[in-house]
Amino acid sequence: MAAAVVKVLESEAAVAQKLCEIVIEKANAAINDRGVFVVGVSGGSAAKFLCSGLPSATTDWTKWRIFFCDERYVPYSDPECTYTIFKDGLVSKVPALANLIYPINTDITVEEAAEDYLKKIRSVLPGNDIPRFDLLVLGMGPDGHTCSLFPGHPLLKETSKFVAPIKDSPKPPPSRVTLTFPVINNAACAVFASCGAGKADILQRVLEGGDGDPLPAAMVRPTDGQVIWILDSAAAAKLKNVQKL
Ligand SMILES: O=C1O[C@H](COP(=O)(O)O)[C@@H](O)[C@H](O)[C@H]1O
Repeated sequence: MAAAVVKVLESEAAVAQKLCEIVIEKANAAINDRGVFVVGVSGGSAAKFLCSGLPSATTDWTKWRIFFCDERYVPYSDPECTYTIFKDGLVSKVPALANLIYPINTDITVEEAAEDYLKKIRSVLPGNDIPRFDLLVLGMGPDGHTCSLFPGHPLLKETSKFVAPIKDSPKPPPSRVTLTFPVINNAACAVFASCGAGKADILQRVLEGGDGDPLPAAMVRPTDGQVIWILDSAAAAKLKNVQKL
């Protein structure tokens, strides 16, 4: 397991640009190697960063397969729906992606939606093994959560479900669908983008440790892959020991 790579940049705009550069680099490498790029994307600031830079990128979009690392179980018309954020911010500008982005089904129960989502992932990554994404683009909340995996929640220990429902998310909306750690830690690469002074304390705990159980974002440690953190200087302000590139 490789140590996390931490990149610190001056501004949020620079973080967004670097994130998009890394995603395109990984995409084009995967397409060259295997003819397909399977990526998981997140909501919140990660969605904003990706939609700001990806539409103008040079890549073979027909080879992309886009899933959600987590999704809020809300109608597509709800502004909290991450799928709709990507539909408006990316797919509307890159029509080739229209059928290559995989939303959760909100016409069924959240439990059924999680099972159905694994089937969608299996349609692209077949077999019975743990699905291996080329890249997961992750965010971290100010409590240290990532995907819809929250501190102290039993889902942190989930090993049998690769995609799980959650109905008691401490951050609204309460019902969501999320990848679990077996899948997250089987990815070839996980990249976080975090900005702002509001994340500085929790980043220090995630990246430099502390007392108690590890926070969810600190549990992202792919067994055969890498973790990259892209931070702005405000978010990185309290890091003392981490080597910053
Ligand atoms: O609720 C969520 O929050 C996290 C973190 O969002 P951020 O805006 O603080 O970066 C996000 O990664 C996740 O996808 C989302 O459902």
